[in-house]
Amino acid sequence: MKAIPVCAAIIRKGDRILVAQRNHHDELGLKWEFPGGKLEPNETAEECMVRELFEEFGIQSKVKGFLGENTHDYGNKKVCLKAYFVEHLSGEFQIRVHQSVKWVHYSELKDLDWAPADIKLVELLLDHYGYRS
Ligand SMILES: Nc1nc2c([nH]c(=O)n2[C@H]2C[C@H](O)[C@@H](COP(=O)(O)OP(=O)(O)OP(=O)(O)O)O2)c(=O)[nH]1
Repeated sequence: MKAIPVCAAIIRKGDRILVAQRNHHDELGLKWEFPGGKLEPNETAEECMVRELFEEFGIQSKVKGFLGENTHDYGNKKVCLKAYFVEHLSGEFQIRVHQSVKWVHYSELKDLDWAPADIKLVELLLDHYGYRS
């Protein structure tokens, strides 16, 4: 099974990271994720990130770097989740598709009920910032 490429944004404010809860109507409903979505044909990961963050929150943003990726087999589909560091440039966050969003301190990231594909990325992120719980 070919993995579907999905871009996920890591947006930091001080010691907190923006996390989003998937809508209860959607697959993986109420699980926490990094905002983003599927790469469209002929789109770069950077374009995908900027587009998704505008669709989901109405904000302007810029990709600053790449954290890493994790491929996860959900059984019915395989997802290759690629995490990018993204800077929020302008615009107030409007919650357009998610159930809710919140800014979570590094020390509390591991306590969330994550979409399974995200767990390894959260570990990678904590390593990246040198945060040990
Ligand atoms: N955006 C995002 N998706 C994730 C994460 N972790 C994870 O397993 N996924 C999965 C859920 C979905 O199967 C897929 C992304 O699909 P999506 O429904 O959010 O993206 P989309 O808006 O482009 O999709 P669509 O409804 O237009 O088909 O990746 C994550 O951290 N962020």
